[in-house]
Formats: sequence, structure tokens, C-alpha cells
Amino acid sequence: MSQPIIPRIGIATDVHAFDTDLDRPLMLACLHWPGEIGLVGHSDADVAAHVACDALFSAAGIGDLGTHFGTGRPEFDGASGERLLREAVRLTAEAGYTIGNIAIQIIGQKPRFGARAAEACQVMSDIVGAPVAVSATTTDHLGFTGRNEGLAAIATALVYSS
Ligand SMILES: Nc1ccn([C@@H]2O[C@H](COP(=O)(O)O)[C@@H](O)[C@H]2O)c(=O)n1
Ligand SMILES: C[C@@]1(CO)OP(=O)(O)OP(=O)(O)OC[C@H]1O
Repeated sequence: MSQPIIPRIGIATDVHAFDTDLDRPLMLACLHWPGEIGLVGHSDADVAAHVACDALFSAAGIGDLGTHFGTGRPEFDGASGERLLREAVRLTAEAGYTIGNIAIQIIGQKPRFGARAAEACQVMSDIVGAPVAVSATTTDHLGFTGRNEGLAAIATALVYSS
């Protein structure tokens, strides 16, 4: 008798502060956001791409962002969210898992995400090779995201044994 396929869920959170260098470009959900202030990080600090990677690692049970892209890995200094996400997809497959979907929620006042949400979903889905849904919410001006000090993101991912 064939074994049932039991999917595995992963969860992740990430936070990055807005840069005090007002010229740093904002990369968010694998898109460039002209006119918006960028986030601080060793990489391009794409908080949405990072949570997607971390949720995949969590679902596959293969560690976390620091395990694979830690600051002890200088080859990832300045890496784009897209590069990290492609590598996370490769590592997930290498661990024997197919990706079902990823859901990401960005938390912050700015940028207003809605106008480019469909574009972000398409770009990230193309990179991952499975549906990626990206949405956004504010905290009604409460907390560090409410004060525009940075962005947070949370994500879940579902994978199943290939
Ligand atoms: N950075 C953001 C945050 C929110 N949105 C959109 O606004 C809707 C309402 O957000 P509340 O936090 O006020 O409930 C939300 O559902 C998003 O559609 C956005 O585009 N960008
Ligand atoms: C991506 C890495 C490595 O370049 O750096 P950051 O861009 O600072 O991102 P973060 O989400 O803080 O942690 C993961 C790091 O390993």
C-alpha cells in the first residue's frame, strides 16, 4: 500500500532597520522600490525574501538563515534576496522536498505595498517555482514598524517529500 504524503509546514520571522543613508535602495519582495529608503543588512536586506528562505529551511528541517547564509559566509555579503531565495529553493530540493507554497506578510507603514503586490507575487513565484503570496499590513503606527524604524515580515512554507 502506498504511504500517504504528509506535508511539512515551516515558519519564520525577520526584521531589518531602515538605513540612515537615505540613498540606500530599498529591495523588498525581490523588487526595487524607487524613491523608498533601503534596509540595513549584510545582504540587500530584503526582509520578504529572507523570511521565505527561512520558512523553507524550517519546513524542510535543515536549519535556518544563519546556518546557510550566516555572516561567517562572506560570499553572501551584499547578496540579493533573489540569490538567497534561489539557493534556499535548491537546498530544499537537495533535502528531498518539493515546495507546495509560501505565504509572506510584510509588516510596516511604508512602502504602500498593495499597488505592487501582484508583481511581487509573480516575481517570487517564478523564482521559487511554486505559488508565493505576499501581503502587507501596518501596525496602526504602533511599535518600531509603526514609527517607520524598519520592516518586519513573517512567513509560512509548505513542503512535501519529493
Ligand atoms: N505597507 C502596507 C501596509 C498595508 N497595506 C494595505 O493596507 C491594508 C490595510 O492595512 P491595515 O494595517 O491598516 O489593516 C492591508 O490589508 C494592505 O492591503 C499596504 O498596501 N502596504
Ligand atoms: C543574509 C545575512 C547574511 O548576508 O545577512 P543580513 O542581510 O543581515 O540578513 P539577516 O536576516 O539579518 O540574517 C541573515 C544573514 O545571514
